[in-house]
Amino acid sequence: MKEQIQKRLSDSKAARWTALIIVSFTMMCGYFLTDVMAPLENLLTTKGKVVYFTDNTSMPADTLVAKVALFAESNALSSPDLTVQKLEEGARYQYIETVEGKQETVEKTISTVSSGKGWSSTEYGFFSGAYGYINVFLLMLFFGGIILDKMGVRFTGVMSSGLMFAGALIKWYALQADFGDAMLWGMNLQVIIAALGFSIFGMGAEITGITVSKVIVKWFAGKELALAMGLQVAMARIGTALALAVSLPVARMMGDVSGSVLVGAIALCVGFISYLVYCVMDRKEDAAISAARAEAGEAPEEGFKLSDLKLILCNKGFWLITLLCLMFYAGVFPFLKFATKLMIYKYEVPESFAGLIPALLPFGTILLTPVFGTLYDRIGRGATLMIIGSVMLTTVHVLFALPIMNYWWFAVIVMIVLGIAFSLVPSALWPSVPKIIPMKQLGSAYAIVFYIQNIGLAMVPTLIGFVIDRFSTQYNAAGAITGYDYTAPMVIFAIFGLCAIVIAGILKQEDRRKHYGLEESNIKKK
Ligand SMILES: NCCCC[C@H](NC(=O)[C@@H](N)CCCCN)C(=O)O
Repeated sequence: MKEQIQKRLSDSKAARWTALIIVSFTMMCGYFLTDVMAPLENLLTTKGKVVYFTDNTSMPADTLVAKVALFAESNALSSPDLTVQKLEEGARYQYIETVEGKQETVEKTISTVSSGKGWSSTEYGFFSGAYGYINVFLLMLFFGGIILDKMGVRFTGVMSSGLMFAGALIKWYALQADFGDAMLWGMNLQVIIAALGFSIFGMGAEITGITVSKVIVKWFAGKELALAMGLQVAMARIGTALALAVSLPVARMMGDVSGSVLVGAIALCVGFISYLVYCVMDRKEDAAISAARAEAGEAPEEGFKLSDLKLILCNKGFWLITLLCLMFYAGVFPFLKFATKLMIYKYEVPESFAGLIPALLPFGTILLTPVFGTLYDRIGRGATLMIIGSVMLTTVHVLFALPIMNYWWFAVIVMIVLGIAFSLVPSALWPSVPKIIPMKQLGSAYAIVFYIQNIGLAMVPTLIGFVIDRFSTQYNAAGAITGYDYTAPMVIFAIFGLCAIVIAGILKQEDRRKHYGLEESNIKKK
């Protein structure tokens, strides 16, 4: 009987993996909403309606109307079926297109029509960066870490997953409402309100992120820690991959970009409920821990003190991991926000398929992150894995920057390499933090890492959106946009990769001097 009381729930394999799946599901819903707008960049930055044809090409409705009118005029057409200006599913249109220097009459059938929002690239960049604004400028992520260490994973997780849901609803409201030409701070009011919702969501998502990390360490320390973290990240990537793959079809089906956000908000509601289920398990685990401690005559674990922050902040290894995280992630997540449009304009992929190529990145990591996590658990070499991943990231961005090999298959190969890098670094980086920082300071430590990382997640999309508007957008004589040259933004991403290589190298040296154990395996032999 005594033994039964002492047994922690986490000692049961089934219980700890169940806990992992539940909290990872909540996080996965958060990742879905985070990236749900990325494939919609082209739609968001087009004014008025956009028509999608059955051959998977698309065009702003105004352009189509003008082309069809010109065609009808020059051919004196009277067939109503081909000239009537009705933009709806099944309608057929004819117009003249120049193909390889020759003028050809094309006939197209509309499959769906969606509303563009007419945002500029700067507005889109501002909105995408909003994920990190409250975290960074109001220091909420920093306070979130302290709340986590003081109040525990149940209170913090319920609060943060509730915030994700609330933020998603605000974002959805902003996107489906019509604000006319109302402006605020030089930007469309819709952009500002959607960004506010995304900021509140981002605060919730990041605090949920550190909470889930602490939950995993609580249940898996000394066991399959890196594998568990890898699986959590893999499930999160399913959220990202789904967002990239289904967001545009959903927006097309529902006729507006807000449709995809609504789907994300519903998922988050389910994620919130699933975290409540985890809370029941967590309560039992805590009861078992307290009973075991009381029985062993141990005093309850000392709570987190503010002075503990000093210990974290004075640790050089901790800072190296944090800076590596900043640089590496600045080269990946913000890149994903612009990757779909890069595929359309640099690699000439039809818009309907363009989101699928960046979606390969998270899909690849779903399998690879747990594989590399297991590798780290068993053979170690964490710092080396981080160096290799950073080198791959840099190479990929250099290849995207160069004006060569503008073929879709090349983009696919490069994206797969990025997927490997994006599995290597996270599967080694996150399980390395508990090797440097003790458990009771872990919430705050993860919060600081996330905080610094969020500076990149907030500022880099804003910077890239500005750079695209300023240096990459190409116009014709009439001032209409004709294309984009992605060299400048991709060079910026490559610089982040270069910084990551240098920092990972220094971290490996520091590990050798301080014996953090980054190159050692995680599983303790009994
Ligand atoms: N145990 C920690 C896992 C962190 C996974 C990591 N997530 C983040 O870094 C988040 N702070 C940012 C997520 C941004 C958008 N989805 C990851 O690799 O996803």
